[in-house]
Amino acid sequence: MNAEHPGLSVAGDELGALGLHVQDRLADISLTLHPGEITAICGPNGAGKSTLLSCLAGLLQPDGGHVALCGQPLRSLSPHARARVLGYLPQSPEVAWDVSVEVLVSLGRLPWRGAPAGEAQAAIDEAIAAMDLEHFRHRPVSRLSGGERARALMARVLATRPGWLLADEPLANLDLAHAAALVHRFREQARAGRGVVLVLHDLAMAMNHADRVIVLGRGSLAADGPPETALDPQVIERVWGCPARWLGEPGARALSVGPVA
Ligand SMILES: Nc1ncnc2c1ncn2[C@@H]1O[C@H](COP(=O)(O)OP(=O)(O)OP(=O)(O)O)[C@@H](O)[C@H]1O
Repeated sequence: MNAEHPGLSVAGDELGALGLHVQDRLADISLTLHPGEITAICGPNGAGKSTLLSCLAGLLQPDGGHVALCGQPLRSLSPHARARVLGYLPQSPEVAWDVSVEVLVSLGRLPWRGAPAGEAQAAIDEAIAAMDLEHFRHRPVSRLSGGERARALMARVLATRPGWLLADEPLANLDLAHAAALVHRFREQARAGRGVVLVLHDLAMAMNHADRVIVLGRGSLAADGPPETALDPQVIERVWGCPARWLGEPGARALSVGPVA
C-alpha cells in the first residue's frame, strides 16, 4: 500500500490508488487497486470477498493492517469525504424504509449536501435512467421485484457519482439485458477514470469483462492478474475444487464445469 501509482484526474479531483493491507489470523493480503480498471474479486463462499470489500469501503477495520486512498489512511478522511469518493453496494438487497425509488436514489446524494440542487437532480435522473427505472420512479420499493430493487439500490450508488464503485454481487439478481447494460455502465465508469471493484460469482462475467481478477481462497490471495491467468482452469480446480475449461473466443468465453470429484 503506497502512493507510487499516480492518480488519474476525475472531474478535477485527484483519484489515486486504493490500497489495502490486512494481516491477522484470518488473512494476510496486500493489494493496490487502480482507478480506470474493472477489478473483479472472485472466490468460493466464505472466502472473504465481502469482508475484503467492506474493508476497502472503510466499513470494517482489519484487525491488523490498514486501507489507504492515494496513500492517505482511509480513517483520516471524514465519513462525508469517504462517502463522496467510495460508493458501496452491499450484497444484501435490503431497504430499511419503504420510500419511493426516487427518494431511495436521492439518498445517494446525501454526501453532497450543499451542492447545487440542479446538480443533485441531474445525478438522480441520470442514475434512474441508467438503471432503467423511469417507469418505477414513484413506486415504493416494497412493490418492486427483487431485480428492480437491486437496480434501485445500484442507482443510489451511481447517483453519488463516486470516484470508486465497490459493488458486492451487483449482477446477482439482474436479467440478461439489465446485467449487460450494467456491465456496459461499469466499463464507462472505468473509461472515465473511476475505480470499479466488483465481487462476482459469475466467473465468465469476470473473464469477459474485468481487467484484473483477484481470486481469494480462504482468507488468502490465490491468484491476482489478468483474467486469463487468474482464472486459469488450474486455479479454478485448486480454489473451487471443480474441473473446468473455457470455451469460446476471448471476450465471449463460457465456462464448462465438470463433475466435482
Ligand atoms: N458478522 C460476522 N461475524 C463473524 N463471522 C463472519 C461475519 N460475517 C462473515 N463472517 C465469516 O467470515 C468469512 C468470510 O465471509 P464473507 O462474507 O467475507 O465471505 P464471501 O467470500 O463474501 O462469501 P459468499 O460468497 O458466501 O458471499 C466466512 O467464514 C463467514 O462465515
